[in-house]
Amino acid sequence: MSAILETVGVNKTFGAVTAARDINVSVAKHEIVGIIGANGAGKTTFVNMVTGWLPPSTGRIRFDGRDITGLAPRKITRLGICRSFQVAQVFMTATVFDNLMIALGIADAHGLGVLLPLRVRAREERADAILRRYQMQDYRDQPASTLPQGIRKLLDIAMAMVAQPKVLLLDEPTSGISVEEKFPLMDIVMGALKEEGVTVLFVEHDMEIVSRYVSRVLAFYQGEIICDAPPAEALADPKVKEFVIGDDLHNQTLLQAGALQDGAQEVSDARG
Ligand SMILES: Nc1ncnc2c1ncn2[C@@H]1O[C@H](COP(=O)(O)OP(=O)(O)OP(=O)(O)O)[C@@H](O)[C@H]1O
Repeated sequence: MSAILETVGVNKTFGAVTAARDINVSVAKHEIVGIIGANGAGKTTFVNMVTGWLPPSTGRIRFDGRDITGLAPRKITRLGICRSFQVAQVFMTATVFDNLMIALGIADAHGLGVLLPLRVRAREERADAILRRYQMQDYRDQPASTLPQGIRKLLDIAMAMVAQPKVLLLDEPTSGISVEEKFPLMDIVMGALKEEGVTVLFVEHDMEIVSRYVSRVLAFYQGEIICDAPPAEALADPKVKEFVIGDDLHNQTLLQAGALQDGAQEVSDARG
């Protein structure tokens, strides 16, 4: 499979701090990649560099056959890399439907994807189709401020997808979501993203989510990638156990109970 996103020898320093050290990653189209690491490991720096929020100190970043190193975030978004943040970036007083209409209007104005020739009626139809794909029809006319946290996240991700990006970066899609909500939410998100055929990279601290939904794990520690492997392998890696999973008591308990290896093994088996 051809690479859609590639980083070559990427480094980032902030004064004496090295936040990214020799990052070499090649992501194929349609991969679902989990980015893990303890606090301060360099995950956000990596995401910021790929999305143009931070220029690398050295190294190159390529997207879809083009060098995007140092391009402005807006330019990178227009080329087809979108991102969604840990805290949902929605218009709180607007309804779910109107939030989508605003996002579609912005995408139209910027000439993103195939949306340019669409007029309002067509835009409304598209907004309703998005509501169905992300299973938010019941919330259509509700202001975003009144939504359950999980639905607000769904809306945020759906809005990021309006521009029909080729690559989507998500920052902890399940943070702030209850244990009961997290799997149903991720089933909807991942089902919809798979239908859209987008390549996904997401930062995640919850190893149950990682083991269930990703095809590949990038584990960061002190600015370096210490493991790049399928989830079953990555979550069993001694360095990952020591420097990533060992950092989180909840994950450690799951690991000891065998839940992570089992979950990761199931994912790995299912993917052959
Ligand atoms: N703008 C900045 N100025 C100075 N140091 C920074 C800056 N941004 C990040 N760092 C440092 O770079 C290192 C990596 O930080 P980064 O935010 O990428 O980690 P992270 O893995 O995303 O952590 P978290 O899970 O807490 O968000 C840390 O030591 C951090 O303090």
